[in-house]
Amino acid sequence: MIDFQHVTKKYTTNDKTITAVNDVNLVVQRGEIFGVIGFSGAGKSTLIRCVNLLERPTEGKILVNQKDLLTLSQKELRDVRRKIGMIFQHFNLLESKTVFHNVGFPLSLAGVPKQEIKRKVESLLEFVGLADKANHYPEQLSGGQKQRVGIARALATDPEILLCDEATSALDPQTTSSILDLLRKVREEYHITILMITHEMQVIKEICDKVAVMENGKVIEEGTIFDVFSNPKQQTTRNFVKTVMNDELPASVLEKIYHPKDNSKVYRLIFVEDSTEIPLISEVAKKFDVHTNILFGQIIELQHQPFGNLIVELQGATVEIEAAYEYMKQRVSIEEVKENGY
Ligand SMILES: Nc1ncnc2c1ncn2[C@@H]1O[C@H](COP(=O)(O)OP(=O)(O)OP(=O)(O)O)[C@@H](O)[C@H]1O
Repeated sequence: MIDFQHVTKKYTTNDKTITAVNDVNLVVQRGEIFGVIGFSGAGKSTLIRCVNLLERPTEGKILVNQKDLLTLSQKELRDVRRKIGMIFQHFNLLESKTVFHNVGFPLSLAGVPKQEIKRKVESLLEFVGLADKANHYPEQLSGGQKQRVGIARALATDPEILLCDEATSALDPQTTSSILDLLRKVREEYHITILMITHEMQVIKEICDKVAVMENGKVIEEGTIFDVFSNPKQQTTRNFVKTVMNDELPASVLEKIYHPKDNSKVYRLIFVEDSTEIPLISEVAKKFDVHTNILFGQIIELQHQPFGNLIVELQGATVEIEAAYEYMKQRVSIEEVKENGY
């Protein structure tokens, strides 16, 4: 649906050249919610703005529905752009126009008849839950309501792609959640492909199917949410994952690891998908002559699949601990926790 091929974007100002996006290759499939995360300055905004050619890549290609945007005529580009909606961090509403006219604006520009605009705007306002606010002005709305207007406006031209540029960054967590629910509904009911950029891993975790992590203009890691969260490879990715999954061990647990009892070992068990349903610890306690002591654990849900880890202390004779370890290794990912807690 969206295919970035070796996309590079450089800016030159005062004889200095900045490479904002550096040789990015990404494929966003039809119907996906794809997130791009990175710190400020990583190049996310530049990348997303390339999709509707608000920025023209310096090198590389962007294909939308197999069409190479850089080779299109003005008219063809206008047609493609009509199929790409966009929402923004600061909503970008017209303050002097009512909610109704903000949503209808792209349709008026396209010369759509008034009756048709009325029908369409009313149904979109119904969809985003603002049917009673049609005659309000943006200044009379909360941030979340303004973003709902932004979403309704973006949907007015029946886009196939929705670009979200930090769409929830100005909102509190609860409002963010309700906007993400709405975006999920947009995908389900309108079958729209969503590409979003954000610096919040919580947003990625809640809504995306896939994520790409950007740093210094490059994509340093990408994959499904499950793969990236359960096995982040780059330090920056690990830092982002930590913001939603705190895997640092509490001091009381570290104390046990620093000062282990005789005949005891501490293990980290990583549960993924179906393995979370295995009653592993009670099985181990029954099958082997060991005492099991759960020191720490957390399980979260990623894309409707449980994922978590458990820090367990096994006490007993070395031979029993080793046998229990081998048994667990067949069923979950397991590693001994060393003195530094990792
Ligand atoms: N129009 C421009 N002219 C010159 N440099 C630019 C321009 N737009 C962006 N840059 C530079 O390109 C780099 C990437 O910026 P970009 O806004 O794409 O990053 P970002 O990840 O979206 O960050 P933020 O979340 O802060 O917007 C930065 O160093 C920025 O200063």
